[in-house]
This record gives sequence, structure tokens and C-alpha cells, in this order.
Amino acid sequence: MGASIQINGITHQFSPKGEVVLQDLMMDIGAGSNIALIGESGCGKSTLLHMLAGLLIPSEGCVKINGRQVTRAHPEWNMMFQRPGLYPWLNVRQNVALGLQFTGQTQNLKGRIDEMLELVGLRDRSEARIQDLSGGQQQRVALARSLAVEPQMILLDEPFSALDAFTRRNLQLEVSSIARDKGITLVLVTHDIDEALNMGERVVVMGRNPGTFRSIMDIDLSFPRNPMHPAFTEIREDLMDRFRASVETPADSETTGHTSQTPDPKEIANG
Ligand SMILES: Nc1ncnc2c1ncn2[C@@H]1O[C@H](COP(=O)(O)OP(=O)(O)OP(=O)(O)O)[C@@H](O)[C@H]1O
Repeated sequence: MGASIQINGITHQFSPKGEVVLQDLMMDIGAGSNIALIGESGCGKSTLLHMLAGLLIPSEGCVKINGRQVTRAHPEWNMMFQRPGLYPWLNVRQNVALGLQFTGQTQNLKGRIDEMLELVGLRDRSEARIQDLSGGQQQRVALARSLAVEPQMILLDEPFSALDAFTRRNLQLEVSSIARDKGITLVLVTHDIDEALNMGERVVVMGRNPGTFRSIMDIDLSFPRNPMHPAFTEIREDLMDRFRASVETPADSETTGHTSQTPDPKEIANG
């Protein structure tokens, strides 16, 4: 079961007299939903993600996961970064085992690892050395390690940005499909509008100085999504306009609260 997330009036400064990095953020994220955060560099996406992970406590307001205030990190709230963070002196299987060992879930360890490697398409590389894998395969190992502990929530901080376009798209589709199948709540930070649209049931556009939610858009397209489909293209254009507006219009010249707009329901064909 995925975690429900409540972002409850978050304002943040890294130091008492420093700039206000995030201001008055409010949002509820339903259990099992997939959210993408996009916005100009420096608008506070990673800062917010760290707060959801319990790695950073906001100066004002709080994050609640399943109704409880977050005060520290938790093994069921998994974070994946641009670099997969694997240990090169351990093989694939040993890397995947780490989360399970760390959380004491060592019953049927081999079976569980095999299941995860099957899920991410790496069953035949279980004994391989990390440095012998491609970047995409390494991210798959990191994903298998994250999924092995049956997380309630996965937080992704531009995890595919170093990958080639083909691998990147495959992983976007696979990760969002696995998260939906398993009911895991997924929050993705990205600079890439297509990535946000490939994965997000909701896309949140943030503005900077200070970081606010400028636009919240529910994306009513079925999965897997096809970037060539006219409905996808139309929503991409709309999202780009919102992104542009978030860069061009300073936050303090408009209401900093969030707006919500749901596009007309559009079914998208696969292929
Ligand atoms: N530990 C820190 N101490 C002081 N300021 C920080 C710290 N971490 C981030 N900042 C500042 O907070 C602001 C938001 O940073 P953050 O990394 O969250 O933005 P971002 O939207 O994720 O950017 P990018 O897209 O470039 O990764 C920036 O101005 C950054 O310089």
C-alpha cells in the first residue's frame, strides 16, 4: 500500500537570515499516486524532495506521511538519485540485497532478490560486477534494491537524466508501471517535460524566488503514454506555457497559492 503525503504549509530558509527557498507549499498526494515536479533550476524541487524523505526538516510547516509528521528518514520511503549509488566491490545480487539486509528482512533472501531482478529485467546479470553494467542497467539495479524492501513511496531526483533517450524512455515507462501495479506512491523531480508527462498522473510546476507551486495539472491520459499522440502534444504545449510563465512571472507578482486545472479527459492510444 502506498503512502499518502501531506505537504502542510511548508516555508523554508536554510539559515535564519537567508533567502526564503520555499514558501507556503500546500498539497495532498494520494496513496499510490504518481506526481512529477518540474520547475526552473533552483526553485527548490530537490529541497522539497529531501523533506518528503525526512532528510531535511522545514523551517515552518511539516510533511505528514500517512497522517504522521515526518521527523526523520524511513526505510520504506526510498530515494533514487541521478547516480545509482551502488557499491562497485559488490556484485549485482549483493547490491540488491543491501536494503533487505539493512532492514533485517533476510528471510528467503535469494528468492526475493531473484524476483526483483526478474522485475527489472536483470535476472541473467545477477552475478555481474557493477562496473560491467551500462548506466541504464545500473539504475535498474538501484531500482531493484529500492523495490525489494516493498517501499510505500519512491522519491526520484532526476534518476534518468544521465541516460540515453531510448533507455531513459524505457525506464520511465517501466518504473511508472511498476509503481502503479504495486500501488507505490511516486514523486519524481525532473527538468524534462516529456518525462513528467510519461510518468506523472499529476504534474506540478514550481516557480522560484521563492519556490512556490505555480500550477498543478492533472494529466488525464492513459498509460503507457505516447509522446507522438496529438493529445500528449496538446498537453505538452499547455505545460510548456505554464513552465514559461513560471520562469517569466516573478512569484511575488501573483498569488503564490496553487491553481488547479484538469484538461478534458483524452484517451491516448498506445502506438
Ligand atoms: N544546503 C543548502 N544550504 C543553503 N542553500 C541551499 C542548500 N541546498 C540548496 N540551497 C539553495 O536552495 C535553492 C533551491 O535548491 P534546490 O537544489 O532545491 O533546487 P532545484 O529546483 O532542485 O534545482 P536543480 O533543478 O538545479 O537541481 C537554491 O537557491 C540553492 O542554492
